[in-house]
Amino acid sequence: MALLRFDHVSKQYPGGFEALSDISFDIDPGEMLFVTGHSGAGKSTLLRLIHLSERPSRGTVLLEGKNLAQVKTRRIPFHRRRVGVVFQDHRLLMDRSVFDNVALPLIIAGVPRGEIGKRVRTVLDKVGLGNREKALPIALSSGEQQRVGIARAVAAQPLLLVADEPTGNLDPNLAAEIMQLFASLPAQGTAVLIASHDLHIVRRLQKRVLVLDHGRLIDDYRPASSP
Ligand SMILES: Nc1ncnc2c1ncn2[C@@H]1O[C@H](COP(=O)(O)OP(=O)(O)OP(=O)(O)O)[C@@H](O)[C@H]1O
Repeated sequence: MALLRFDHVSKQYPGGFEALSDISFDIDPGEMLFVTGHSGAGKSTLLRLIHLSERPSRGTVLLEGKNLAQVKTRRIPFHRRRVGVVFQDHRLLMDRSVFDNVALPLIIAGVPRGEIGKRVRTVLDKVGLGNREKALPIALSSGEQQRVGIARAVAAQPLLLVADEPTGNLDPNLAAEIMQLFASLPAQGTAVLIASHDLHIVRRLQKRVLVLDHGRLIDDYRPASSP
């Protein structure tokens, strides 16, 4: 069964503008892929329908066969244990330590206290910040802050991680490093969908690419080496 399915999904924003038109595709468990397209093509909108910041106007989005329309607004924090989100601007709490930033969603999600410390330290080690858990985000570089954002999303052990332009503010070397971090997640069972308009990065990773153009899915490209 597909992990995620878009079935003839359209999204109109208030005012009537159609940001996505009749989109259908599947994502397999543990798959890594990109969604690309010009500014305004609908990339962020597509991700918002997955992490439930927006709802479709027509069609259905299914996670493990279950229609996301059935997820009530008050259950969205629980949905985000299964679907993690990484934003370009990190959205870290600047007055809380690195440890607290990663731990907070786990506390909200009701993960037992005893497990939280272990999980936070494991993911911070994974993103190379095991020695910075007491630091405030302000003391970290932009790339390090982005890694905290990724650690925070990964700590909940999501089935799917969606990332919106996660390397947009980073220099090319750091961007490549962050992409390698994403590329390591499928081996641990997390599928990854990254919105990016940076074709250089997208091509280099040789993964499946969904191409949006004015809200339409115009290509679903799979390189020969991609699973
Ligand atoms: N809340 C909103 N209300 C009305 N229109 C919106 C809203 N959010 C996005 N749009 C419009 O929907 C279209 C798609 O926007 P979206 O942010 O999904 O594109 P994008 O491909 O992510 O663009 P970018 O690369 O510039 O971030 C745009 O024309 C945008 O102006």
